[in-house]
Amino acid sequence: MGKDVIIACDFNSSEETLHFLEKLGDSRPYVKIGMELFYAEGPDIVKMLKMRGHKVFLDLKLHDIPNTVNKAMRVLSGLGVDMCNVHASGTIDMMKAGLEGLKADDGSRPLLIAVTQLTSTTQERMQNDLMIDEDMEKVVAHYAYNAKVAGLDGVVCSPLESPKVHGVCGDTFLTVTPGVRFADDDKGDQARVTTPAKAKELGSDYIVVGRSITAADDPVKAYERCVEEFVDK
Ligand SMILES: O=C(O)c1cc(=O)[nH]c(=O)n1[C@@H]1O[C@H](COP(=O)(O)O)[C@@H](O)[C@H]1O
Repeated sequence: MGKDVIIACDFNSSEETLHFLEKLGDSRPYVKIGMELFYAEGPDIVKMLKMRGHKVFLDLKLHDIPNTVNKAMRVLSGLGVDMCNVHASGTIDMMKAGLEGLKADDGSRPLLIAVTQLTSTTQERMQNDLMIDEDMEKVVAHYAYNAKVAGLDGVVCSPLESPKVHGVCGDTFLTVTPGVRFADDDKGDQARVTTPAKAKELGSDYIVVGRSITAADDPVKAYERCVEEFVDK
C-alpha cells in the first residue's frame, strides 16, 4: 500500500473546510474528519467530501462496551468512509465487535485502526494519570498486537513507534501516524513528534497532519512539503 499524507480538517463548519480545501485547487488529498467537524456538521460533511472525490478517514475514536461500538459502527459503515477508528484500550472484544459492525452484507468494509496511546501523552503522564508503568513503546506495541489479534488493519501511533509496531505486527499492519511537525514548527499539545521525512524513514504508512498545514502561512506549500518529504516518488 502506498504512503499518503492525510490532512486533519479540524474545522468547525463545512464552509471553513471547503474554504481551506479550495486553496488546494484540483488536488483531492486524503482528509480526516474529526470530532469537531463531525459533531458540527454530521454525516453530510462525509457525503460532501466523498462526492468531491476525497478519501475520508472518519476519526471518532469509539470507546464503549462491545455492543454499543458494534451498533455505532453499523451506522458509520453506511457513510462510505475509507478508514475509521476505535481506542485499543477498549479491549480486544470491543475491537472485534466494531470490526463486525463495519462489514457490509457483501463483506466489504472500510479500514479499521485502533488508537494506541494518544500522541499528546508523555511517558510521565501515562504513568501518573493512567497508572501504566511500562515503557511507552512497549505499551504501544502491546495495544497494536491486541488490535492485530482482533483482526484490525493497523493502529494510530507516533511515527517514532512505527518500527516497533511493524516489528511486532508485521510490515503490512498499518501505522497511521499523527504527531507530525516540521522541524521549525510549534509542537502545541503534541508530545511524541517528528518530521514527515523522519516518519518516512521510520516506515510510517500514513502521516496525519493538521496544524502544520492548516495553520501555515501558506497551507498549499506546507501540504506539498509534506508530500515531498513523505510520499515515494
Ligand atoms: O486518531 C487521531 O487521528 C489522533 C490520534 C493521536 O494519538 N493523536 C492525534 O493527534 N490524532 C489526531 O491527529 C490530528 C493531529 O493534528 P495536529 O496536531 O494539528 O497535526 C488531530 O486531529 C488529532 O485528533
